[in-house]
Amino acid sequence: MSYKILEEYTQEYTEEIKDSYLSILHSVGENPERAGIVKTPERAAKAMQFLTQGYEMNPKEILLSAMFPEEYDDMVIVKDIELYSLCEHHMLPFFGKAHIAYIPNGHIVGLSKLPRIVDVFARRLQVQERLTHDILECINTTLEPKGVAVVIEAHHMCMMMRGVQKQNSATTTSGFRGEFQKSETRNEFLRLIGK
Ligand SMILES: Nc1nc2c(ncn2[C@@H]2O[C@H](COP(=O)(O)OP(=O)(O)OP(=O)(O)O)[C@@H](O)[C@H]2O)c(=O)[nH]1
Ligand SMILES: [Zn+2]
Repeated sequence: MSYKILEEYTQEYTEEIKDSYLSILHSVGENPERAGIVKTPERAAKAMQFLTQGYEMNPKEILLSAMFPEEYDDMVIVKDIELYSLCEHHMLPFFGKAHIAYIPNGHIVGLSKLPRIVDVFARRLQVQERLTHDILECINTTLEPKGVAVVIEAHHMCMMMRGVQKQNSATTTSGFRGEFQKSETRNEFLRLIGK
């Protein structure tokens, strides 16, 4: 299946990324021949392929693979979906939770597919704002629900480990389409996710 978690790595990419990490090890003053890190360029190359596997995946296909006709037309919420992504500015992690809601319009979607598409978009170089809209638009244009809402709360390592070095700040982004543009519906969603 196109959305299977990456278990096999492309030899060509592994070799290419490995060479780049070898060069980074040299540049930071490490000895790449040292026993402890002799395999590090290869490990890091595989880790980087894992963390960016979203480029190879088709999120619309994932949703389309499990859409079922159903008359339920109240709110469906999947909250507290953990996510790990890489900021496109520093290639350092940002991590947190996504909360997704939609109001079906003749079709429901397999619940697991929502966290799956979060992972597809998170496993690319991202900014939190675009990640939020990517998820929102994917659901809106594929499922064509009566409404969709996405809230992401995240911590950015580039603001913690370096730069401004703030340990307790969190960033919240949100997007609302359709029925969620009405304050009553939006407030019900925010109340149900505990905001
Ligand atoms: N809007 C947005 N900004 C982000 C995100 N992730 C990281 N950034 C910011 O991207 C900005 C890049 O700013 P620059 O001034 O070019 O980079 P920098 O000199 O490393 O900035 P500092 O982090 O302030 O040291 C920083 O302000 C980061 O905090 C994100 O998801 N969304
Ligand atoms: Zn950053």
